[in-house]
Amino acid sequence: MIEAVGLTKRYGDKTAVYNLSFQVRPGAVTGFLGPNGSGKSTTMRMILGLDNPTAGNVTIGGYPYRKLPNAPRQVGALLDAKAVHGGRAARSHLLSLAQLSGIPARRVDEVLGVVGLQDVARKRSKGFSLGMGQRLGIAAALLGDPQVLLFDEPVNGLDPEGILWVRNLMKSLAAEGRTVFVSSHLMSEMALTADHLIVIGRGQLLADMSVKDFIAANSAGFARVRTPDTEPQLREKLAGALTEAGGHVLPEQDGALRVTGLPLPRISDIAHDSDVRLWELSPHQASLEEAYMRMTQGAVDYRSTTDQKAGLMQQLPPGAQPPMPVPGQGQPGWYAPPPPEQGGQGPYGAPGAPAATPGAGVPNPYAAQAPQAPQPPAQPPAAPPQAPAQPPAAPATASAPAAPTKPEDAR
Ligand SMILES: Nc1ncnc2c1ncn2[C@@H]1O[C@H](COP(=O)(O)OP(=O)(O)OP(=O)(O)O)[C@@H](O)[C@H]1O
Repeated sequence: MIEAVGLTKRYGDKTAVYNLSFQVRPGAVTGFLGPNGSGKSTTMRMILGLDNPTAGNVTIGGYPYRKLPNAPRQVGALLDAKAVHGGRAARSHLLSLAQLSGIPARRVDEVLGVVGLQDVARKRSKGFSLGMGQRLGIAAALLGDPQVLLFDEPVNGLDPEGILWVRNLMKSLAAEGRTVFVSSHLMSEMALTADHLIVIGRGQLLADMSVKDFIAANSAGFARVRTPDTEPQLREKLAGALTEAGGHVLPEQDGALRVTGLPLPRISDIAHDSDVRLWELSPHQASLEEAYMRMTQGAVDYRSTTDQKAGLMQQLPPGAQPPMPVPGQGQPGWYAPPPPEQGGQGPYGAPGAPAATPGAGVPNPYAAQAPQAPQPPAQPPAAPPQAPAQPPAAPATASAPAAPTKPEDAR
């Protein structure tokens, strides 16, 4: 088991990780999610003893990594697949790691087979594709047949077949009773791979719960309502009536309305009473990806501006409605459920408060810096404003770590 208690890391005046406490248990894949720069890699480096916490501590099986007896046999890690001597053949690279840790040479051939690199084992890794490099990094992590495995973005650069392979590998390692901790930006992939989730934003815990509970707590149902395209005034009339009845109404990009807080029969009755014909009234479930986006939107460090494509905009056909900016995001086409205080609790209502987490009570030192989405104007602007949260020049990738991050260095 991995256990972090009050883990904090500061680089100068930059707080990368703040007061993070969680446990990663054996027998399950635990997904470690967060936007770019949220502190995932920093946390993994502290788990592996490659960075010292400013405060708090983290242990594996009760020991800090550096005090772990025979660490390379107990913990395997993929942190940076590119951190390999490119002039060395894949097999030589693994052999040198094996020799350093007293692992027999036959294990090298075993792991080359597991990751599917046996045919290129004698080729230099500098000729490897991104996906092959990831496989080599995963082979290095598996070398000591460890009980605890950490993977930082293992599907990076993999094709769909490779992604499926990693997914199945993680699951089978967990099914063997191992502790598997996998970081990713991709909620959709984690929803398929992980049993449990730890979600961080700006270095702090946002959620620590099973994927099932995360879905139940954060994935809201909603109704899609569509009025005749030919009569745009009916859409506005219905939106007003639904809002008056306590519903929360958001525009969909195709001109439909997304309604939360009112059950379908009630929406139908309100439309009937308002003398508005409907072309569509259907139940929907917001995706987990949307729920994750909503949960982390205040904790995103790097946000792109909307590409206005001003010269490329086509004229709307007569009668068609332009997409309206969505409250809370200011960008058309973004469909996260509304914030809890705005949504209702009915069958199509938004969920309650974001699920309670062990770190939920900790004040967010970054809260004041979180970007505030612009409120939509009464009339939709031709090009909704979207201020960047950070200067666009800011890199989306982590700074080079002070400590080595090669898989072999983790051992
Ligand atoms: N050695 C360092 N010196 C200074 N700042 C650092 C260092 N390492 C990380 N940081 C900063 O700490 C924050 C967290 O970075 P980290 O790489 O842990 O995030 P991440 O969640 O892994 O991001 P990504 O998903 O983009 O890899 C970032 O703002 C990053 O710039």
